[in-house]
Amino acid sequence: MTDVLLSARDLTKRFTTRGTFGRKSEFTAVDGVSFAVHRGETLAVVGESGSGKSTSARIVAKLMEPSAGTLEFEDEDVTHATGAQLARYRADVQVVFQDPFSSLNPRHTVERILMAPLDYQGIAPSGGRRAYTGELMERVGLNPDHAQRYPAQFSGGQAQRIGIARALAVNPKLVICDEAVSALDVSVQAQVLELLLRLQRESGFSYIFIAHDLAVVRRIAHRVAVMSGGKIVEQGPRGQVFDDPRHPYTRTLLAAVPRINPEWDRRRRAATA
Ligand SMILES: Nc1ncnc2c1ncn2[C@@H]1O[C@H](COP(=O)(O)OP(=O)(O)OP(=O)(O)O)[C@@H](O)[C@H]1O
Repeated sequence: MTDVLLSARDLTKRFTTRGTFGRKSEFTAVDGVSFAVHRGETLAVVGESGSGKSTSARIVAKLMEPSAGTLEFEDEDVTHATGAQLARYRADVQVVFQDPFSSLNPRHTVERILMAPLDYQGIAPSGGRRAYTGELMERVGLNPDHAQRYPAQFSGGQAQRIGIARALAVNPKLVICDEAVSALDVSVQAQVLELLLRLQRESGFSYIFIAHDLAVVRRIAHRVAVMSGGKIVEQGPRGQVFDDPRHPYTRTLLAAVPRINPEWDRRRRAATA
């Protein structure tokens, strides 16, 4: 087995839109995008709004079919996976969305939300649902006594922890975080980022981390892909993209970073010294 977990080749997504007078036109949101995600690493995908980040993530999550291109997961072609292969892929690849409140069913308790991915896979946790829910809640820093509460009874940061716990419930190999910390206050954002880093250290899964905030990306990414106009214009190790950007668009993006958290920067430099 190779070190490459997921490999996307020439992914393309065209949308047909209707303009004035109902005239149809085609729009290419993702245009021949190729990237690989290695085991245990975080690939951050950055770029301006509308550059195709979320569409690429939705294709990888199999929430959307590509118009062209291929997806390989653990050396298997999963581009048009169906049946058992698709079910396995859906367990291996989980998504954490930007807005926890709209991605968690407001009428379901935390226990029901966390057990849903197992129910979908037809898996019964060996120690029972209550114990497994408690274990998941503890892993993400939530009080297991709150398992019978509803999403609205939690803060935004806590609700996002529920979203993360749900993603972990079936032991994924890849977690796609689509702007997963963007809606949170800065201090809560830092805590959730630390949680994501800890979970990866503990479990060794990979992340595709979609973000527009480069300070966040600098904290979490091993490698960075920069998107503009539906294409990846540059990709490489974090240090190279941040410290020696090759593409003019990346330089513009970096020049627009308002402020890097000095503490993160100090720790990153110390860690890589
Ligand atoms: N279902 C759709 N039908 C038509 N156009 C779409 C559809 N989904 C996305 N698009 C368009 O595709 C382009 C890429 O969108 P996408 O959401 O992937 O960008 P993004 O980089 O994730 O942006 P943001 O950071 O704002 O989420 C945008 O111009 C968007 O309007």
